[in-house]
Amino acid sequence: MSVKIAFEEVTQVYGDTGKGGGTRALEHFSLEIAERNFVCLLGPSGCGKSTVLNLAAGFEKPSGGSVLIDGKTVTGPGRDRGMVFQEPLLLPWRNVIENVMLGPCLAGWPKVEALAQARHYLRLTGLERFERHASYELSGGMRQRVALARAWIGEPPVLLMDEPFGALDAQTRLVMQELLLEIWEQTRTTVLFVTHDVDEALFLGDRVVVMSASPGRVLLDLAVDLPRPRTEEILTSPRFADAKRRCLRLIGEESRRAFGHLEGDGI
Ligand SMILES: Nc1ncnc2c1ncn2[C@@H]1O[C@H](COP(=O)(O)OP(=O)(O)OP(=O)(O)O)[C@@H](O)[C@H]1O
Repeated sequence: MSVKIAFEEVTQVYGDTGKGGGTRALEHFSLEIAERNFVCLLGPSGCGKSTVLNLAAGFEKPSGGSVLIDGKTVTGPGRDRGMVFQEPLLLPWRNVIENVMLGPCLAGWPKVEALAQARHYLRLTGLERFERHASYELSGGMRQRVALARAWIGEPPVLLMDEPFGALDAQTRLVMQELLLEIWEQTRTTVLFVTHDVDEALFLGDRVVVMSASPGRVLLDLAVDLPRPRTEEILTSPRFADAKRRCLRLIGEESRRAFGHLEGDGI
């Protein structure tokens, strides 16, 4: 399978870089993601997970190294990459279907086509009965389902997800994970998914990549050897427990290292 997203020796430094200053968010960060793969990114807080996504989205340019999509350097945002954030960021003055149709309408799609495609994704996300509802009439999980439909409507070959279920309660979260996998099985979009939650990463991913404490680089790249379609029972399987233990141990060590580093700095 061809490489869809590649990070080659990426360094990202924020702030005043003179005299070695600034914040080194990423250093020697290298990662290749094959087309149609679902890769989850885990790591201690502040290790640079969102920075990785922002670079792939083209919101930022790397200080060093390269970020490539289909072998071409990313120079800015593009319709080939959809993004889902922790907050659904819906426009409150537009109803559900108008929010989902926003991208296609801005891109000049014929209205009938945009409407048909929006209805298709509202059906897949179980929101067909709510298309005329205002966003304040929806629960957090429903709002995030609208955000998923909005990201998917243009059928971008790459989906970048930054803790999209982080604000949801555990039960809603599991339902959303199952829904995401169900749609992904049909679309086979290449997904890069950031999360703090090891269970979530292992439940969703073909691979789980664990990052080091800041400056972030790849510490572990684990192929998730669990059958698909994934069901709730997988969460209690011995293979799942083994992989979870490995990831947790590494993240724990890195988090303690990051904390020790801060203490050393007198913080
Ligand atoms: N625009 C920015 N300007 C300055 N510093 C930044 C900027 N964006 C990120 N950083 C810094 O870069 C480092 C990595 O941040 P990033 O948000 O990518 O980490 P993260 O792993 O996503 O964090 P968390 O898990 O807590 O959301 C942090 O030290 C952060 O303060």
